[in-house]
Amino acid sequence: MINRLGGDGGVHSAATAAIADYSLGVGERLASDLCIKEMADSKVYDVTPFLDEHPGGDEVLLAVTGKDATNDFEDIGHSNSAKDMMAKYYIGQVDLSTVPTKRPYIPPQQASYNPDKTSEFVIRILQFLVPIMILGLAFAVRHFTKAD
Ligand code: HEM
Repeated sequence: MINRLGGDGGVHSAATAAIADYSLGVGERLASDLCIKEMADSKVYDVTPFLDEHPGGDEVLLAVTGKDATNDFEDIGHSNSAKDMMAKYYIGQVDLSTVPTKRPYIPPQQASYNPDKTSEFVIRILQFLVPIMILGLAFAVRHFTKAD
């Protein structure tokens, strides 16, 4: 049965609810109601009855449940007969208004560059001086505690 958004009937509204859920990225919780959506043309396919028959196995289909599988499908180079078969599992379209828009890329915050090298210089001096001071202290202790 084909259910399109804007159609009528109870089945339509049930399918629409499921589609809306998938588009919000919570498809995983509806494991028994598998759908593949193609964002390019916003089509949703319920491949539940096709899982056992799929020549590529059920795992690949399960891996893209509730996600945009357009690229995965195209990457395989499915034959025209495979593309014709899809019509059998077409159940509707994605309500694009429910799909979250892509978030703008915000580069990670980097520590600001500090042109003041003073603290770095002090650390280097200390790294050099502290061992010498310890050595000197050891010699001093040895010198003053030496039995005559
Ligand atoms: C309703 C959707 C789909 C239908 C009707 C379908 C149908 C088919 C058919 C008929 C084949 C046999 C080869 C051919 O004729 O091209 C096939 C193979 C395959 N399909 Fe799908 N497929 C669907 C979705 C997907 C998706 C979404 C993926 C990946 C995530 C996928 C991955 C594969 C793989 C890996 C093979 C095996 C290719 C090989 O062994 O060369 N299929 N599919």
